Amino acid sequence: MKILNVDQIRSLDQSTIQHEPIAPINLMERAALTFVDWFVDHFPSTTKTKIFCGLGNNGGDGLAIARLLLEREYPVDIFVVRYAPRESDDFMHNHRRLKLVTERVHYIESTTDIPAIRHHDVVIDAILGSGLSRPTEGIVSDTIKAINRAPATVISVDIASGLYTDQPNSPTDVIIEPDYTLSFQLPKLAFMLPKNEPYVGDWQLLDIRLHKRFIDLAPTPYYFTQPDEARLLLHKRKRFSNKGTFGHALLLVGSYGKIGAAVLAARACLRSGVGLLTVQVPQCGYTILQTSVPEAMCSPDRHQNVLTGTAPAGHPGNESIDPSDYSTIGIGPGIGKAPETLAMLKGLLPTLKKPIVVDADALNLLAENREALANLPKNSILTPHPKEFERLTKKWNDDYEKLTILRDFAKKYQVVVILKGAHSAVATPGGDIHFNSTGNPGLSTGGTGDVLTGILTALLAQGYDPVEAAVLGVFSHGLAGDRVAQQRGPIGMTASDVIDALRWE
Ligand SMILES: NC(=O)C1=CN([C@@H]2O[C@H](COP(=O)(O)OP(=O)(O)OC[C@H]3O[C@@H](n4cnc5c(N)ncnc54)[C@H](OP(=O)(O)O)[C@@H]3O)[C@@H](O)[C@H]2O)[C@@H](O)CC1
Ligand SMILES: Nc1ncnc2c1ncn2[C@@H]1O[C@H](COP(=O)(O)OP(=O)(O)O)[C@@H](O)[C@H]1O
Ligand SMILES: [K+]
Repeated sequence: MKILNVDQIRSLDQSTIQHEPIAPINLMERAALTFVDWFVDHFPSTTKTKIFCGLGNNGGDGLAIARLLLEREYPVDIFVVRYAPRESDDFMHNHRRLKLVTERVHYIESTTDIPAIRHHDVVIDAILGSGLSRPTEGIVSDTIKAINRAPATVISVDIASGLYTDQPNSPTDVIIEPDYTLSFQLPKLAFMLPKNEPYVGDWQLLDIRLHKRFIDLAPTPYYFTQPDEARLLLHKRKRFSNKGTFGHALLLVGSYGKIGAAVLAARACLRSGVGLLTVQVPQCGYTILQTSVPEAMCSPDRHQNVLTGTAPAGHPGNESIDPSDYSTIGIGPGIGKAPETLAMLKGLLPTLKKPIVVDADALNLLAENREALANLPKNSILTPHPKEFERLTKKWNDDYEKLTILRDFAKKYQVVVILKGAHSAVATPGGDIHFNSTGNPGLSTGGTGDVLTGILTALLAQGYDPVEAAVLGVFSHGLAGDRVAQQRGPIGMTASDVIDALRWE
């Protein structure tokens, strides 16, 4: 699913009006009806509802919603925030219609007009929508502050009043803090960004049948992965396949005290369909790995406690890793930052001809030795969390600048970067960003990143295109986390639970 910018959203509105064709006021009515359908499903008709409307089309939506809720016998009071001398045409049309059916339209011109909002009230915020062009001030910001102070449930129409759709707000901006945002048709870029969490709440999309062809043709670097899109990426297995068909992966993982990371990555790799798996761990991890992941071959490192990429003397393996033996390599979970490990990483990268997966301390080593970044095989997948990404690049002032840094980095090094977190962002070498739609805060626990590395390594080994592997991998990882949360709640989820919940269908 595409994420469009505010100008494109405006043009999409116009394109729908022109091509469907549909009168603007009827499109507003459709949007309001869709909102009301959701509202009726979630709140009983006894709900005391206060609708705050601005003077643009977001306010027009609010007025239409008010009329439709009154028809359904909800006790509704309407408050129009009169901050400007001019209203939009569709606002005026809906204002006239509403005045025909109720006396309960109030006007807020000064703070004394702002009503008391009580605990059991539900507030619908239709003050400002995607037409926001400057920070809120005066009576608009006073009303927003009063709503935010109130103990009521708050639902924003389309987007919280005061929140920009696709540009940074300043920390001093006054913005509605809703419990829910019900947004029309497509997600807004603002919803994907961590700093905006208080201004988005639980967000959902309302399908108001905007012009599909316009959306299909609209250029954008931003996408939001839908379940059907992820499912299409899955490779089907042929009846006459064998384990050689699904690749041989090598994981370079673990160090003394962190063999658990190796075990998690290995188990996730096997649960994600790899044909054969070899795991190289320091000797201290050999018995642990062979016992807990018997399906994997284990190649002990020459070193007792840290990875050096060489086998012990007399061991029937190679003296050092031969990348051509493997379909891909996953490196990083639990490896630490010993000088011997850095030497291995620096020596290994220039010998690689195929994309690999790079995570955790392998990323931290690269951050401390940035000249080595140039040796990453093209289309490799890097999986930093925000702190690791900051070490690799630089500090950002806001989430939008972070997206720019992310896209520039992926393009410069021609790699796929998964910036992990809620709505993990997959940046492609071409400069696009795919935001993930699955996952929950239960995943914020040690080891879930190691699981992701195992998944991605398995997908690359099976021949998935790296961008597709990244998009599908983060989607399936998050979905597994959602399954666990559904079964036993998000608190206390473990990385092992996530592995057990992985499904590839
Ligand atoms: N997209 C779609 O397909 C559909 C969209 N629909 C709905 O339309 C909404 C967008 O409507 P909209 O363009 O009228 O914008 P909205 O925010 O209501 O008001 C803009 C007005 O406010 C003013 N203004 C701006 N900032 C301000 C501030 N800080 N403080 C005070 N005033 C401020 C601004 O002034 P200006 O910038 O022109 O000076 C302008 O006059 C959208 O969110 C959705 O709800 C649905 O009905 C149907 C399908
Ligand atoms: N709040 C959240 N919502 C969705 N996914 C999350 C959230 N917090 C963490 N995750 C996911 O969990 C994983 C954590 O990875 P990471 O930080 O590397 O953990 P570790 O290093 O302990 O394995 C990432 O895939 C991330 O996207
Ligand atoms: K709003």
